Amino acid sequence: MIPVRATGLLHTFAEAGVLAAADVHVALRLARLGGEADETVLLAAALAVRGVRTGSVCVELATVADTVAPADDLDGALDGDPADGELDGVGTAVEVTELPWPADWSAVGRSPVVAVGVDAAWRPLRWVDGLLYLDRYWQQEQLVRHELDARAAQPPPAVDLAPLGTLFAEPGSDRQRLAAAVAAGRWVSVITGGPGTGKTHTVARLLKLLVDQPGPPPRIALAAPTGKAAARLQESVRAQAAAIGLPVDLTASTLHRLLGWRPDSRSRFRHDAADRLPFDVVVVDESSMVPLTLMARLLEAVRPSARLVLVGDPDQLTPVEAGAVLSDLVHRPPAAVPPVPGLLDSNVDDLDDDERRQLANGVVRLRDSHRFGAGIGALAEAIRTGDADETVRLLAAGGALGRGEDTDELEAVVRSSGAEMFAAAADGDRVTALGLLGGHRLLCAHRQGPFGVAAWNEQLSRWTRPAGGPASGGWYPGQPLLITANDYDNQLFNGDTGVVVVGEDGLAAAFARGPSTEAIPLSRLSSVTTAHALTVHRSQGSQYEAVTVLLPPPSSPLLTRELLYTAVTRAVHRVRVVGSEESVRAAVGRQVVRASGLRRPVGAGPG
Ligand SMILES: Nc1ncnc2c1ncn2[C@@H]1O[C@H](COP(=O)(O)OP(=O)(O)OP(=O)(O)O)[C@@H](O)[C@H]1O
Repeated sequence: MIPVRATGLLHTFAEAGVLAAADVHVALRLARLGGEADETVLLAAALAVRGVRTGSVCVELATVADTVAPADDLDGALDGDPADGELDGVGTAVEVTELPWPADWSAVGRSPVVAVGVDAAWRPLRWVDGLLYLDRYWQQEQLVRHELDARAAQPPPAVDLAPLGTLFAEPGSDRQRLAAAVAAGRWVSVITGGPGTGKTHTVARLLKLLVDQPGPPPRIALAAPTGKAAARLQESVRAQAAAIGLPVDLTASTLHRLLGWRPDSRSRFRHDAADRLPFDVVVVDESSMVPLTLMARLLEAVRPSARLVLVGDPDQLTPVEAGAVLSDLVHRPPAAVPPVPGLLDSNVDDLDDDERRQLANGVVRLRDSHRFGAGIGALAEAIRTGDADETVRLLAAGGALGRGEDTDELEAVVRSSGAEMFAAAADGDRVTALGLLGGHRLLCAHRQGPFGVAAWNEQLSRWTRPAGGPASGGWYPGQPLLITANDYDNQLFNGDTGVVVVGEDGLAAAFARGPSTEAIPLSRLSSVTTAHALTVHRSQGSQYEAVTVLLPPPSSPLLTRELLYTAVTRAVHRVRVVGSEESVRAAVGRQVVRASGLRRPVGAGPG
């Protein structure tokens, strides 16, 4: 849909599918309010709006022509309103590089709607070092930068690291020990690593170290961006607690709940710079899912004298909202502040140059997976490092990995796990049925279309639905469920999964509640869908025994390295890719590009 009032460059770029209606509307409104009519400036403004819509906090005007792809729009739409047809508004007739891109953007620097450089007074847009921001995102990025730099400049917290030797005594724990030492010895630290590399193991021992220091025990907050991830963090920390003598009553909450969700605002919270969080240690898991706005709110709410430990895997898919802060923090230029003295003596001699630089910013990457087999670990590493040949070779080698273009194996797996699930659900055995949810999952890049979740959920339902059709209202025993919006009445959260079971009064939805289960009448659920298949975005933070990844054709812009990495690392024992070798190569070769100023030295000059 091309906005009616768009003319000139805006019209051309909207027609080509680069700009959506919303981008054009915001640019036109800014221009009207600021008295701007220059077409180049209008296009730049619309591209900045587009940037935010597709996950970037800013747009680099000099390179935008090479990095923009019309169908990028699909990415932002992944888990949005299902009414967003995936190809809505996307024209493909015109090659993006053939569009009339301005060769000279200097009009932007003279515009009354653009503040140029770091110190210029407020205007709706800001141009710094060639990056054009909507001012709100510039302010948030500056806040994150200032909060991080101010904390790095404070004298480090005093801590006795000696107990780390006992806490990390197992051979091969050197990096974990280093990560705990860095997190204990700095106000802000980042512990990264793929699934099963011991991030939670390290956090639990870090907490034990801090709890045992002289003085009153620290007040600890554990949080994650989603309810599901918070529940998993709490479960894993508690599972470790008894063995190392940590208090077993530690609870984890969502970041929104930690910060104090306010019904009157989506982006403001009860706790902020004026009313900081009352904690001495704040651990945030699955930080790769935290967008810039939420990270800014978190940093201003955490007391400067509290340790903030960000935990996550920066190689996973970036948040749907703007800003991939975890990945930016890992790639930030090293701080002038040296790492805490003595930390490098801890026998970690295999850090490469990049890792040593990152250490100066409090970043430690854990490498060895303690969870899944060597096959999946090697595959994840090949994808992460962009080695397409090795990825293809590993997928062809058999064993725990496989690739093919037919869906015969998928059908066999789904039919047999569906039968097991049906038997448990028909028996009203909630525990077994919920346990089986962790068995096999189909993961798709798209929501709609022939490679999308919607169509494949239908197909998998046909394979698993008991003969004779659905028992009642479309529901059937063993049907896996996904909650798609927070439901405070039922204490269910976006992303929670459950299963339809036979209950005392007919069919009900069973959900895990910590170690126990609860059955909720299906009529009480409003935002719920079938979950045989999930988008890879949705699967973040979950693990399954076996995963089938359905890849779209190589031309799909959703096919990225981050997508494939996230998908295969959801599996513990077995990964099967359904798709062509070309699709695998296209995915490994294409990285998500998210523009951000956090990866550069602080804005020194104007556009
Ligand atoms: N040094 C170690 N020695 C022995 N077992 C370990 C070690 N580190 C981790 N583990 C075990 O490996 C498993 C995975 O660890 P953990 O859950 O901490 O990983 P993670 O990185 O937090 O995973 P995820 O990203 O999936 O949350 C756990 O069972 C943990 O007890």
